[in-house]
Amino acid sequence: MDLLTRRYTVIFPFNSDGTQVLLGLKKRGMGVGLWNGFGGKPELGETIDKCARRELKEECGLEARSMQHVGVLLMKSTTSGQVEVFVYTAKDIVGDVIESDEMKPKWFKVADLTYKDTYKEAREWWPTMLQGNKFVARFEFVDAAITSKEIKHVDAKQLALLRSSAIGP
Ligand SMILES: CNc1ncnc2c1ncn2[C@@H]1O[C@H](COP(=O)(O)OP(=O)(O)OP(=O)(O)O)[C@@H](O)[C@H]1O
Repeated sequence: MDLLTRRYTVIFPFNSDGTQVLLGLKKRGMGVGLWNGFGGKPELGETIDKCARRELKEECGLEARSMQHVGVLLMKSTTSGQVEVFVYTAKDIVGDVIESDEMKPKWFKVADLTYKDTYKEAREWWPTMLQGNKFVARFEFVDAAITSKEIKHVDAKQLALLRSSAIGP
């Protein structure tokens, strides 16, 4: 990662039997009008794990009793530069779902996801995540078009290495 890479987290909560995923409709800023997991930028000195937990609570009211780091997205775009997104899932959650200033949450059946009104690349990597695989995905964009993509399955150790390089102070 260089200084110009922007780092984000995104976390996807699931119901207890894993058949439904909670998505949020972004109400403002980046990705407005699109369904996505919950997340955002780490605060100064915050680990990405803590960021993922905090954003989940702030944006939809849920707390993750446990969560799994399942992937990393590496995006390069002619319009918005480089982005690195750490992807988490949470299958053991507590609390009541609430709407926040940023997100309008809604449960979706995993089997019925249409990818309508999601980020363009979501349909490329969400299936890998939804099948329970760990991955690193790279996308390149020229303007809004995907010009290159690669999705690699990785193991927990490889992800831990990527995560440890992003932990910061
Ligand atoms: C490019 N491909 C991507 N695919 C999937 N998710 C992506 C993403 N890039 C960023 N993310 C997510 O996008 C939101 C931006 O966060 P954003 O609202 O800017 O950050 P944060 O919540 O810190 O904002 P405030 O500064 O508090 O408004 C946040 O949901 C984060 O999870």
